[in-house]
Amino acid sequence: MIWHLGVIGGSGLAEGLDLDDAQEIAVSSPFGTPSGPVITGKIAGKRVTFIARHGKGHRLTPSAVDYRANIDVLKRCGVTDVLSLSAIGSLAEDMAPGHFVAVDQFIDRTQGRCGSFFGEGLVAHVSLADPVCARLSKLAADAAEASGATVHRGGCYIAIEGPQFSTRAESRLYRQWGAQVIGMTAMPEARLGREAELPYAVLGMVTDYDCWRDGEAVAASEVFAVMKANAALARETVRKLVVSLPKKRSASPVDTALDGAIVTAPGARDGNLAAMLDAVAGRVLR
Ligand SMILES: CSC[C@H]1O[C@H](OP(=O)(O)O)[C@H](O)[C@@H]1O
Ligand SMILES: Nc1ncnc2[nH]cnc12
Repeated sequence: MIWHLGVIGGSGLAEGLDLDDAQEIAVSSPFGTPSGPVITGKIAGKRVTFIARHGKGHRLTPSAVDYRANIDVLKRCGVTDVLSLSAIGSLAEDMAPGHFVAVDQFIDRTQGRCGSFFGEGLVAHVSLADPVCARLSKLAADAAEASGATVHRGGCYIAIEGPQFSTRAESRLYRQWGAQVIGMTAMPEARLGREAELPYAVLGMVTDYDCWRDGEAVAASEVFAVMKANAALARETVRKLVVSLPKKRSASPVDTALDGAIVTAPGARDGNLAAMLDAVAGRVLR
């Protein structure tokens, strides 16, 4: 198998990546409408496909993003791995604004989002014990470092529903829970990536200290200002990451995440849902 990196660009990264032969492609999903145009192109001859998470001009709130449609269209495009670039708040003194964090764990406090491709008539339970692909995360961290970023390897990300930022009491509680960074989007994206058998990693860019420090409070304008200052570094990181990929992609354990995960007996399966899952779960449903 060869590498085909999917990149989901978050706040401040809606403009996309520097791709050779970039073109917009029409891909639709039975799960809904992706956030915006799907742009595919190449870096150093290797295919990369990009979606802006909040759409062109940042139209979508974190709650309104159709995470299933985004992951499903990336899968349909033949993406093999997904890197999320996200703005994050820091809940840890040493993770300062401007730093990058290669996230490795999540606490999910989102509410009411569609967190699974599966459902009534086709039930699946995948493992999320290690929700991030260690290989992709390391490659991304190495590339960020090589681009000049200060990188923290590992960090627990708490996903909140938003769109409001947290209260001070919440921010302090999340620190007690062991969360080190905070955002509004990596869940259910990470869950869905796993169900779609796509190794997933989050490279978070710290934009603020949230509001746990005395007297400080985050503002959206601050997040965008830091992201604007870091956008070139993020693009260079993706370029270096893709350049560093070996020609051939060896197997990842996530490639077979659905093995043994579907528990609904063949005779009890919902045919319509099975048809919608042709890209996500076709490997095991065919
Ligand atoms: C614009 S401030 C809050 C916003 O920024 C982050 O977005 P993303 O993860 O897509 O970079 C955060 O999760 C919120 O959605
Ligand atoms: N403090 C914060 N809380 C939630 N999402 C964020 N994205 C960037 N900073 C954030």
